[in-house]
Amino acid sequence: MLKNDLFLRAARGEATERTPVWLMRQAGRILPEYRALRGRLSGFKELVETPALAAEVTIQPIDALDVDAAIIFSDILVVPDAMGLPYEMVEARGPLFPNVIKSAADVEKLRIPDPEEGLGYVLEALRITKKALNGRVPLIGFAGAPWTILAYMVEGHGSKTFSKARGMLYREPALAHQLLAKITATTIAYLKAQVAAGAQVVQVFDSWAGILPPDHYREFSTRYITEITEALAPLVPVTVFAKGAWWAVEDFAATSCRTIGLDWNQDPAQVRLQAGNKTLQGNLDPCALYGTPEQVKAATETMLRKFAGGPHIANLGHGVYPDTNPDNVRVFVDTVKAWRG
Ligand SMILES: Cc1c2[nH]c(c1CCC(=O)O)Cc1[nH]c(c(CCC(=O)O)c1C)Cc1[nH]c(c(CCC(=O)O)c1C)Cc1[nH]c(c(C)c1CCC(=O)O)C2
Repeated sequence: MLKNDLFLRAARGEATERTPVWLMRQAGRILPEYRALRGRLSGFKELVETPALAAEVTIQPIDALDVDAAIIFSDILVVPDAMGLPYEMVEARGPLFPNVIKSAADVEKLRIPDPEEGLGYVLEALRITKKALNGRVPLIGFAGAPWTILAYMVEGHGSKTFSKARGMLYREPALAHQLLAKITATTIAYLKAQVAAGAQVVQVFDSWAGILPPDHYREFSTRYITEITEALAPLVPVTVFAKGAWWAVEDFAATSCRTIGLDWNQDPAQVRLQAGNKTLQGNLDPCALYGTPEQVKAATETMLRKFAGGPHIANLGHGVYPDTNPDNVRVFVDTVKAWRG
């Protein structure tokens, strides 16, 4: 039994007494208790791959920020790792893949792992977290969208342009589809296993959606996200967050996803008109949290007003930036909680 099920009800499209609130990347470097724990370990991967520690870090923002949902502490890059393409997390630089996908033979070699074997550590972290939460708030599972995962597997690291990955879509579309199909199959099995392990909502992150032209996006991303939502929607509400893909809202509205995430470039009122009865999530600019507490409160209220007229889950328009003052995050959370729109 959940003591606070506001987020889950909003994610199902049901009416709630107030707007629920959580933040993408709430479990992480904004919290001193995260940095303290992280500092004692060999690296990011040790934290991700040690279920008891991942569970501890998942619960930190519930205690520190009093948000209405927990998101399991992990990374989208555990999926390529389990498929046979390991990543490293380089301090202050970000992810790096020592090997990348270049050819049909490389795609051929990738596994579609049994989630309990290849990703058992995430599932165990979910089970521990679920138990430790003891019904305080719902638990969110997640995965990257196949396009964003392909982008890292082909590029090998973060990039402004992801030109190798985007180049593949033009040069070798059939190979890209083979890779996307394998990632999709892995992701569906993985998300289903997350639900079996305790995830009550799942979110698909398409962080690099906005760098594709809309036609390519439909061909190489929406298609696979739709497969994932069709497979998961009978089990739990599904949220799709495709950063920068303002032109994809109507396509997502036609899928069985329940919630559409907005980045800060999108206009909630306009998305409301395009999104039918979907729940909307977002979309305060993460930089709004650099203001004074009064400015944070005003910006949050302005944002809340724009989402009037349908179910809303308050969040930022992308992950919280690591140098954000947690006190301002509290102002954001408390402002949402006090709001009666
Ligand atoms: C693109 C992407 C990644 N990972 C993720 C995405 C999609 C969301 C988005 O667009 O931000 C998803 C993610 N990564 C992490 C979470 C944890 C749960 C939460 O949201 O609180 C989630 C949901 C932890 C993390 N993932 C990472 C950290 C920081 C590393 C550290 O603590 O050492 C954390 C807390 C590392 C990471 N992981 C990734 C990058 C590019 C980086 C380096 C940049 C950075 O440092 O933020 C890949």
